[in-house]
Amino acid sequence: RALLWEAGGGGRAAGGDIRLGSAPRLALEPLGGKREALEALGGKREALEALGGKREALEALGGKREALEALGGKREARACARLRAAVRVPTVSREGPGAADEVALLRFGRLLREEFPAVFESELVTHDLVANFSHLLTVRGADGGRTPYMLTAHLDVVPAPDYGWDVPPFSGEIHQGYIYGRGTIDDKHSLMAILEALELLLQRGFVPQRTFYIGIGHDEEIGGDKGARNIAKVLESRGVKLDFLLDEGMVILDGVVPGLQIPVAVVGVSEKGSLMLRLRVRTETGHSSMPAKESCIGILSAAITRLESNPLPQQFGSGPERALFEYLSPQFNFPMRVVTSNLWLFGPIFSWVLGQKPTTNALIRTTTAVTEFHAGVKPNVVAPLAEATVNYRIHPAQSVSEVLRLTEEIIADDRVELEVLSSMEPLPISPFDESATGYWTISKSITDTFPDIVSAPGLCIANTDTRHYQKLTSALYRFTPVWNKLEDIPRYHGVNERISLQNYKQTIHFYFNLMQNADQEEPLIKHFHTEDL
Ligand SMILES: CCCCCCCC/C=C\CCCCCCCC(=O)NCC(=O)O
Ligand SMILES: [Zn+2]
Ligand SMILES: [Zn+2]
Repeated sequence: RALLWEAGGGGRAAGGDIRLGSAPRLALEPLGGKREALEALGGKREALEALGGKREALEALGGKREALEALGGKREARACARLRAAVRVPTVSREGPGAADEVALLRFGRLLREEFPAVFESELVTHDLVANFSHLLTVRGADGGRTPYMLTAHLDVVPAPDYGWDVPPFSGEIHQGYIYGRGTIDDKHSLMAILEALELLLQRGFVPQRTFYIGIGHDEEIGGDKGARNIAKVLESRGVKLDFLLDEGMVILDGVVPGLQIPVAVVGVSEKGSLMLRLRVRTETGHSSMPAKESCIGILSAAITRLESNPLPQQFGSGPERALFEYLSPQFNFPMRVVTSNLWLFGPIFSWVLGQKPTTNALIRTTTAVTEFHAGVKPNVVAPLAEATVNYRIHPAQSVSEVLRLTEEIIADDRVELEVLSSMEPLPISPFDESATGYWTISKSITDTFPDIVSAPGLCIANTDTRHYQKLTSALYRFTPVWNKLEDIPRYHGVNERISLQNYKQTIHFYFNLMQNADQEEPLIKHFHTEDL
């Protein structure tokens, strides 16, 4: 597996035969082009010209391992440099009209075209610019009779104030083996890794059997209404149906699930709904020397306190979280194994345990997050208006209308106006049974990349662009192979977002494996492993 990265590889044709070139040109191609090969060889043009093929070249370099390491280091460095360059373009999405940084979005599009020439110049690939800043790539497969699949990612990021970061958030600096910066785990890592994998495969002469699409949205962090929604419309207008779609979402969890002894890759087979609610209280304004008994600030604060101290009821067992724990049951330590294999009995106590930590609590109930509060105009003026935003993430067992009703009941104060800013029902559960080819293709690609972990279907607790693609397929999955320990979870939308160099390599390997596994008629058949290269 590591040799994929380190070797630069031998060419591999679609049929799977390894072609180690016997002519200088063929030796250069697997190394990613003449310039790269010459650089890696230390500029020894004559030496290279004198060599008749890869084997001789490697021998001349003093042994296979050293040669491979030298060449691999180069490729690795370039991929990391490309991710760092992507981070340095501040493609920040902000709420409100005209809030997109169009210069950054255009710059990012140029960066993609420059950094992935094999992708953008390939005869197999068609590039559509959608809604000015989003991208749809169609990679034409040799077998037009097979149902295509799709990989999606987004190029925008949430804002990142400098405060609290160890390095500036848009610097892409490497620090202690990690690339730091906004987007390194949400979601430029997956976008860039998908293109790295495709670039590598195309350089090796790979021709996919089935067509696949790569959709890159530019406004996922504010709902995807321009990017993903229009990418989906383009595909719908072309009559496309997908076998499955894979987007960002859940991740690898290491030490996050209490009692689970090995890391688990959770593939989101459903996604929570969302409700953004504006709470508003208006009161009479005036001189602060003669205040009324209650202020709009006090009234709204009391309402918020009631919401926070009355979490919505737990729903453990009525969503896909139950399947997750049943799948994982054999991997739990002794007491937890008994608990998770007898959820009919221990369900209530287990759900209480899950409810104690924010990460696991998010699995079992509709969560309530008060994210914004604005009030007041001047220290000596009674505030006329107080406003807050509450963001609910809705468990699949509940609906938007039920959450609204419960909110009104909990607040129980007519002076607090409620305005729905946006809402989305929870998404249906995608198939993960034995015949779910998409799910098993993803699962196999996880195992191929990470042999020592388990994968399991679960609930995606955040939202993704997948909602826009529902007309194209009912097999929507949410996963990127970011390795998270408990202390890493706050990095999402938080400070010091980062990915290790090793984990970024693995992310590329994952998509490299996936693009090949997706071609297998029977996804459980072993494909060409990267260590064979
Ligand atoms: C047994 C399983 C325990 C589950 C613990 C959940 C831990 C979740 C860890 C990471 C979640 C990462 C989410 C990344 C996707 C982010 C997508 C996003 O930001 N979308 C926008 C939005 O939701 O607002
Ligand atoms: Zn994201
Ligand atoms: Zn995000």
